[in-house]
Amino acid sequence: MRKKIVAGNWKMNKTLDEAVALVSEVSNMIKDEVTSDVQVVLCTPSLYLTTLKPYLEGQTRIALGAQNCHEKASGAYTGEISAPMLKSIGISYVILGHSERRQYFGETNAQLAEKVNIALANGLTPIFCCGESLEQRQNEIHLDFVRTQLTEGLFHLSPEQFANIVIAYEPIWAIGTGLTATSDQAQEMHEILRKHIASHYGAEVADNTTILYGGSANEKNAAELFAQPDVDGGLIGGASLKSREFTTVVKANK
Ligand SMILES: O=C[C@H](O)COP(=O)(O)O
Repeated sequence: MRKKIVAGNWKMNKTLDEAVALVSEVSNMIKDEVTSDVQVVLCTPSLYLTTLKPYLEGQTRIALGAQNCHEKASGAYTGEISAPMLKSIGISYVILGHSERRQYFGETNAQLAEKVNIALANGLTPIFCCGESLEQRQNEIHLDFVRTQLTEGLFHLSPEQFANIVIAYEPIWAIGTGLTATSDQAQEMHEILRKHIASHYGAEVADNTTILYGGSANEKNAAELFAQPDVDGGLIGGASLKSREFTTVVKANK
């Protein structure tokens, strides 16, 4: 049985006081209201991870994650954060290949393959993002484009390594735009990705791979998206910045 996950990607938002308040509120709400075995991951700005950790003490359902890491273990890379650093502060997840990183920081599939390697070598679970632009969808090349992102970013891994990967499908045209993929569009792509994984790793690995949907998912549409057979949860941006809305999204992943 694959894991159900709802991850919040806070992106570059919140001051420290706001971050502490949000984590505390989410932690209390999840403790009181969530009975299912859904795994919650809060990908806050890396700067706050160490401070936030004690606020989740004893909270088994919520893990902390980073939003990126560098592909090298250490060295002269001013401003960067490495996988060993994240490991050293007890972080379990890292988002890799978010479309904003690909777009604004020029991250390539080859570079992401290296980031995936170093994340896994340090015991981090990568949340590997993929997704097409509106133009690619309109030109009907979106299926091939997203399949290639997986092939080039992940398919060098052994089946044992791949078992530690979480995929997040995020159509770029749906991110922060209020334009959500319909549940049918999400299901179509998730099913295609699962088949693509099966073609390389076999049906058992594919069946056990958690595939999240991201892109304007919120308290109104989450239940329908998560009800799709190949949608195992969400990577939530804007709606993860408000405790009540985020908890409602988490509760929708039954
Ligand atoms: O990582 C999260 C996604 O980019 C989705 O962001 P959004 O929910 O604000 O559209």
